[in-house]
Amino acid sequence: MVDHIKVGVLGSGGKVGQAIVDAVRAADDLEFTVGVDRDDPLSDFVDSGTEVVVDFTHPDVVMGNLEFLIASGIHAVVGTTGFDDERISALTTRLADSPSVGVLVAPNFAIGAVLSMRFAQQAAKYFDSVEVIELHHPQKADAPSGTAYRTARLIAEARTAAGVGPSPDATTTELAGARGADVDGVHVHSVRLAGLVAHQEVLLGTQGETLTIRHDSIDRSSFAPGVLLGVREIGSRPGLTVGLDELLDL
Ligand SMILES: NC(=O)C1=CN([C@@H]2O[C@H](COP(=O)(O)OP(=O)(O)OC[C@H]3O[C@@H](n4cnc5c(N)ncnc54)[C@H](OP(=O)(O)O)[C@@H]3O)[C@@H](O)[C@H]2O)C=CC1
Ligand SMILES: O=C(O)C1=N[C@H](C(=O)O)C[C@H](O)C1
Repeated sequence: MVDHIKVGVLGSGGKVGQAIVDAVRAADDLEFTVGVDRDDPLSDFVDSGTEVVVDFTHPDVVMGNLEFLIASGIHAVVGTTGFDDERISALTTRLADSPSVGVLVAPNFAIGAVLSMRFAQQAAKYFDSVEVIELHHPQKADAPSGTAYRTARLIAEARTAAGVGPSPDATTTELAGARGADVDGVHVHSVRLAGLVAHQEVLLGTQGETLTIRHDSIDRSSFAPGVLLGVREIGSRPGLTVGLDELLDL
């Protein structure tokens, strides 16, 4: 008999949380235990014997959630954004005290988004200019998106490693915000538009040519296969894993 992994969802009533609950319920090898939202106690996960919790909540609460889960010996697969260097470092330190627990943090669980980040990283050193445009639904809490933030950092790292200088830009006067946010020297522009889900373009340009790497999540079910892969893997990956690419054969 196959042992089902017992899976709970934090933020189960949210836009992505609902899609993840549906996906867990539909998977033959997983058992959905409990959904926890803002007013529910985190102890529901302990009481239900949950082994892995998927978190799609809010950047303001995710670190507190993780503290509870790690202290309770529950693995976590985290889609919630807001993981800067400080948070990654704090999480690494915290997990050192609970060596049997695994946490996966990924800014984007859609396979196309993961590939587009990798392609942008590969292309970055061959072009004079690169900018990132992310486009999302207007309910999104954070800007820039976690995906755009990581994409820009990967691009910046690749260009630095290759000895490529900053993108040329002769702008001397500008309205505040007109050139977007500066993430390690890469300009990132955030669009919020009714009707959108989650989209990103990396624009690269050099002499006589441009390359656009675009990804579109047109439905939140796009995040489910990556999340379920994380759920199946995280029990055998103690410590912190950052990025779904770590679990893929890219
Ligand atoms: N990594 C990835 O692939 C993806 C990441 N995301 C990220 O996931 C996060 C959630 O996105 P989305 O689903 O669109 O957002 P929603 O606002 O639709 O959902 C968040 C849910 O979390 C709930 N919540 C808020 N605070 C708590 C808390 N303290 N405890 C438990 N539940 C809480 C909210 O409740 P209430 O409504 O009452 O506030 C809501 O139901 C964002 O950070 C987003 O950027 C999104 C898509 C893909
Ligand atoms: O809030 C969203 O919707 C999304 N958030 C993640 C991000 O900030 O990158 C992933 C995806 O873009 C959808």
